[in-house]
Amino acid sequence: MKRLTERQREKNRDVQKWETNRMLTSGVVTQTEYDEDFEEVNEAKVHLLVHNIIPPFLDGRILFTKQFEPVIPVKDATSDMAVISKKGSHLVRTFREQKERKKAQSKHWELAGTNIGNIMGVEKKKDEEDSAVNEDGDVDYKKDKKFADLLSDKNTAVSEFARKKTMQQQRQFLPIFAVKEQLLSVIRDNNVIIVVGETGSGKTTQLTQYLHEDGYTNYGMIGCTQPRRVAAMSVAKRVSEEMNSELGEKVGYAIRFEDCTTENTIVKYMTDGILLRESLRESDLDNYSAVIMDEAHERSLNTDVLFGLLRDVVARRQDLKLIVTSATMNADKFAEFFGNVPVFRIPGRTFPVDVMFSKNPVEDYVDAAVKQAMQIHLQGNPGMCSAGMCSAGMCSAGMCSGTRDILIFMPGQEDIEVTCESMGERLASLEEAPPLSILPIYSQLPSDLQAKIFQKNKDGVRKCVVATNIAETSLTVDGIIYVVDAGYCKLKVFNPKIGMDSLQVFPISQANANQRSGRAGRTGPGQAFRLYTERAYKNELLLNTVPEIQRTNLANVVLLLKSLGVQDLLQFHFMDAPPQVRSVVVFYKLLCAALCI
Ligand SMILES: Nc1ncnc2c1ncn2[C@@H]1O[C@H](COP(=O)(O)OP(=O)(O)OP(=O)(O)O)[C@@H](O)[C@H]1O
Repeated sequence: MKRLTERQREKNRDVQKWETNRMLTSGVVTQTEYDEDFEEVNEAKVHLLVHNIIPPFLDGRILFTKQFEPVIPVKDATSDMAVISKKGSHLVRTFREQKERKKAQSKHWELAGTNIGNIMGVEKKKDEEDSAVNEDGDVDYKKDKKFADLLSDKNTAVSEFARKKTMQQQRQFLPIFAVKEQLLSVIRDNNVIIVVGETGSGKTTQLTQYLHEDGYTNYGMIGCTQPRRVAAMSVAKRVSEEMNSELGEKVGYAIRFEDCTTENTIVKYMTDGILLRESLRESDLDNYSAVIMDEAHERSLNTDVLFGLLRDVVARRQDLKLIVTSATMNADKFAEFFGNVPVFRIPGRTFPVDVMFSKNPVEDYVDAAVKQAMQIHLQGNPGMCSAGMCSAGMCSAGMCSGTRDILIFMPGQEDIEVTCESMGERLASLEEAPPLSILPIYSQLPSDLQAKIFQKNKDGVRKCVVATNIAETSLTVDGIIYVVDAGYCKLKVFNPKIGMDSLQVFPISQANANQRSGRAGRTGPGQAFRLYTERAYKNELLLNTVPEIQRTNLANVVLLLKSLGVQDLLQFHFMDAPPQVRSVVVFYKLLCAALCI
C-alpha cells in the first residue's frame, strides 16, 4: 500500500469534509453518523414464521454437493481431439473476427439517428417489416409453412437404386425383408423385443409397415418415436409414399407445434417428447397397439424417461407391443432393462461404405472439412461412375449413377455457416469450377430451408449438405454417397458451478461415427472420410455417448415425472440412474419447486 504523507492526509481530510458538506447541503444525505444501536423501544415487532417444507420423496435425502466440476462426456480430457474441441476451429475464429469488425464499421458509419446525422438530414431506415407480424402487432405462427406443405411434391428419385427399382423392389432389397416372417413371429410371441441392425437395414421405414400388414393397426395406431424432428418428418414422408398414401392420411407425423395426422392415421412418426406428453393425458397409451422406440441408442433424456414409463405400461397392458431398435453396442443392456427380452438381429447391410481415416491428427476441423469436400467436388471419383465418363459429380453422358452428393457433419450452427461461406468463397475464386449447391441444415433453420436438402437440384447440380447431428439418424437423402465427418458434436452438459446446462463441443462417440458413415451407403455404395486418425477413433472416442440424463440438469425431468404422477422418484426405473450427488442437488432445488408441485 502506498504510504501517505501527513500533508497528503490532511488534504484528503479536507476534500472529504468538503464532499460531506456538499452532500448535506444538497439534501442527498441527511446525516453522516450511523446509529449502531438498533433497539427502538417503540418499534412494532414483526414475527416471521418460516416453514421448512420437505416433500415426502426427499425425506432424509438432502445433501449439499461438493461437486463443482461439470460432467465431461469424453474418454480422456487430455487427448488430441478433446483438446481441439475445446480450442475450436481457427477458421471459425477468423471469420467471427472479420464479421465483428465489419459490423462495428457499418455501425460507425451509420449516421442516421445520431445528432450529426440529424443535422445532415440522414433519415433512419425503417426496420424491415416482419411478414409474420400482423397489423395488431401479433405474431401469426401459422403463417410459417409447414414441413408437410414443403414436401408436398413426390420425392424425385436421384440414385440409380431409386430410379431403376419400383418402390416394391426397393423395399424387398432391404436386409430386413429377408427376415420379415421370423421377426413378426418373435413379435407375436413377445410383448417387448429389441431389434438390432446395421444402418440402412430398414428398421425405421419397414417395421411400422410390417406391423400394419400383420394386422396390428386393426385395434390401434402404430407409433414410432424419433430423437429428432427432421427425421420424424422425412421418414413419415417416405413411408407415406411407400404405402401409396398422402402424408398426413394413413401415415402422419407429430412434432412440437406441428401435427400432421388425421383420424385416419394408422402409422404415426413422432419425436419422443410428443409421446411423453401424450402419456401425460393417456397414461396407458390406449390409442396405440404398438410403439417402436427408434434409435434408442441415442439415449436422449426423453427416451430414458420413456423407457421407465413404457416398462410399466407394457406390464399393465398385455396387448401392447414395444419394439426398441438400437445400434449393435447397447442391445444387451436394453434387453436386460426390460427383463431379459429377446434381441432380434437383422443380418447384412444395404450398400458397402468405404471408411477412410485421416493420416495425421487434424488441427482445424472446419478447414479440413472444406478442403476434403472441395477435393471430392473438383476431382470427382471416376471409379464411382458406372459409365466412367464423369469427372466432377455430373455425368456428361447422362449415364452416371446419379449426382454424387456430399454430406458434411459439423458440431454447430456457426461452424456450418463458416464451412458454407468458406466453400462458396473458394469456389468463386476458381475459374470454371463446376457448380455446387451448398445447403446448411441445423435445428434452428426455418423449415423451408431445411426441406431443401430433400429436393432435387435442377440440371443435376451436385449438392453439398452441411449438417449438425440432426442428419445423423434415420435420415436418407437420396443421392448422398460421400460423408465428411469432422468428428465433433455439441452436447448439453450440466455445470454445477453456474447451476445451468450449457452446450459445448466434444468429440463424438464411436456409435455417432458409425451412424454418420452409414448416411453414405443408403441408396448406393459410398465413401466416408473421417477427419481423425484411426488411432483416435479407437483410443479417444467413447463407445457410446454418455446418456443425456447423466450429464444434464434434471430439474425439468423431475418436475415432468411428478406431473406424470410418479410418486416416488427414487424408485423410478432409470436405465442409467443420474449420478447420486447431482440428482440430490436437483432434488434439493426441488425444495423450492416443491411449492409448485
Ligand atoms: N427418401 C428415400 N429415398 C430413397 N430411399 C430411401 C429413402 N428413405 C429410405 N430409403 C431406403 O430405405 C433404406 C432403409 O431406411 P431406414 O431408415 O428404414 O433404415 P434404418 O435401418 O432405420 O437405418 P438407420 O438406423 O440408419 O436409420 C435406406 O437405406 C434406403 O435404401
